Amino acid sequence: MMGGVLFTKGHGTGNDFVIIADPDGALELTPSQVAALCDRRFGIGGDGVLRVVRTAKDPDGAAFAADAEWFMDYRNADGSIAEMCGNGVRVFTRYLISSGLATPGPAGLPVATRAGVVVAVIEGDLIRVNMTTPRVYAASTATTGPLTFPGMAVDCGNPHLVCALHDGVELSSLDLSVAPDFDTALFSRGVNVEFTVPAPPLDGFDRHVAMRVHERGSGETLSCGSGALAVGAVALRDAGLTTGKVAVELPGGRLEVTHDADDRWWLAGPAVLVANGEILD
Ligand SMILES: N[C@@H](CCC[C@H](N)C(=O)O)C(=O)O
Repeated sequence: MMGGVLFTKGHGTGNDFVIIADPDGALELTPSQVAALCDRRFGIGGDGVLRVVRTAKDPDGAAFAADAEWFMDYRNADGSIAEMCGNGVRVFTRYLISSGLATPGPAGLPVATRAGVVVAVIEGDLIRVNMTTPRVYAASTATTGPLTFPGMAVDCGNPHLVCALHDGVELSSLDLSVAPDFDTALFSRGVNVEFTVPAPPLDGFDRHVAMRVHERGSGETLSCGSGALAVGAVALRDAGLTTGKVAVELPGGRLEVTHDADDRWWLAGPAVLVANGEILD
């Protein structure tokens, strides 16, 4: 089926991906192939697949060909397509550079996604990405088990619902093995749901927040970059800050969200490649 195809495994704060280079867009990657690759017992295992394809060689990437050479074709673990993956962009960038497919320019490396072109800047172990602007646009709720939490809908290119826990409910007490219920009229394409609690003040940051996430198409993951961006946007908005820096603690590590004076939104965190291999069948 995919025998002979080479892959790389990588992660960003524990949000892990199977990376497949398909520079000329020759692979027909079906949802069931993606689900098989991401299966943690019968496959390689991952929260998603990053297909590395030239913008000009992919129907969804072609519109961005003038601004970026490479298109991140991101798929969730269940085979569904998503518009954006913040951790994925960093891992994708790390892969492009380490495989010699791209070299960042002085302003960074542009990467096309279904949500638009973002620019990644390499800073040693960290990669900082100038993301598309998050839009906080509606109040809603999420229900997990017996508990319902109010939240804010945030569009980061992909859909998010950021819910603050209340009444002393602890993050660790949530059962996110089951997808939270949400307003399917508001989120007709599904939603990634972030649950947050404040964390102790941290030097160098305007806000410090801990979160867990249930991702559309992948279930609970150790980290979600676009989710952290959504959480950062809500934290700054709730604090009445038009610029600022938010540290977001996730089960897989820390991500940093910055809204700068030039109205750019940055997501920064590690991106690690862990293995190369070959698919056998
Ligand atoms: N983990 C990602 C988000 C991946 C896509 C998401 N599950 C969706 O369907 O929108 C991230 O780091 O942003």
